[in-house]
Amino acid sequence: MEGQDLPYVLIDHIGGKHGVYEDHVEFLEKHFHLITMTEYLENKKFLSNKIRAIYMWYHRPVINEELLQSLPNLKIVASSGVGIDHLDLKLISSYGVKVSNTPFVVSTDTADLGMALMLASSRRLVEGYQIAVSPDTEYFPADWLGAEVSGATLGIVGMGTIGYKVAERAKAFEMKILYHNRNRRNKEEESAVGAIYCKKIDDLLQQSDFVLLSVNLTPQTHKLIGKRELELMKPTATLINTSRGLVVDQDALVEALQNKVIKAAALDVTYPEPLPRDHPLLKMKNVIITPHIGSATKKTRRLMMENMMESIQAGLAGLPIPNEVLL
Ligand SMILES: O=CC(=O)O
Repeated sequence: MEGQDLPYVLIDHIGGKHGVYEDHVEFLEKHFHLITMTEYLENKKFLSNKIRAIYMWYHRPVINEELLQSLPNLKIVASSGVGIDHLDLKLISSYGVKVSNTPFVVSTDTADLGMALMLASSRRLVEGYQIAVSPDTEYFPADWLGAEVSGATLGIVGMGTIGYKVAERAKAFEMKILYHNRNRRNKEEESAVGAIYCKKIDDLLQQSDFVLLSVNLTPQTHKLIGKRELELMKPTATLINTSRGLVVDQDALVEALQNKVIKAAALDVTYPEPLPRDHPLLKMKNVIITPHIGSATKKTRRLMMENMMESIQAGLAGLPIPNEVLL
């Protein structure tokens, strides 16, 4: 396709904190005429009829009614990652616009991170590192005993693609695996990883040494883990969250950690992100926090970009859209 015939695709911006990665731009520009939000706003009259797709990299640009109204030829919003809680699907589809995400390419890395958080928390890696690099060269290993992962019971809340990959990894650690999900997995899938279904989340919470959250954020999962659920957990248990901060009632979590209702937490997600610097979770030795890095590897981010490109191309050609998000 000639440069001027390439479809116009709106992005937020390139580079910096939340922009489209600079090293993805060359590839994208082979297929699309990229228009940044600033360019769009400066030349709205000319561009609004031309833009046919939005490439939404990590929730940007924000899509609201005003933007949708101003883009009469918009056909598709390709959103990066798996979560879609930042999108008003009803609103977007009321404009006849389709939506896609990239669920399958992020699952391996996110499952790996879940395991990393579980191991780091149980074996106190962050505290251990701080001791190892501190000026005090006297180690007292008896003060740094952790809890074993191998052989422990892992409760996975949300057995989608990510949850299942966590189970595959946990099987190699000889863990007992419980799971809770809206729909039960079939017998073959359960026995391949040795996972036991808990119809009631309470059963899983009561029995698990590690509870790992891998659910989408929806009205049903909003603050799914609150005071009551934390109180059901063992006092020796650890909560791991790789989904969305709002799946947990964070104030209740702080209280539970302070009062030793549960032992520890390992969180890749919080609300807000990042937390204010004086937030109590940042001061607790039994809490590990990472900056929402579930899918943050070079390869996966590249695959996400390629997925998004393919979805836009399919959407504009009127073909079935890979990873279309249906209402
Ligand atoms: O948070 C990351 C994702 O939704 O993939």
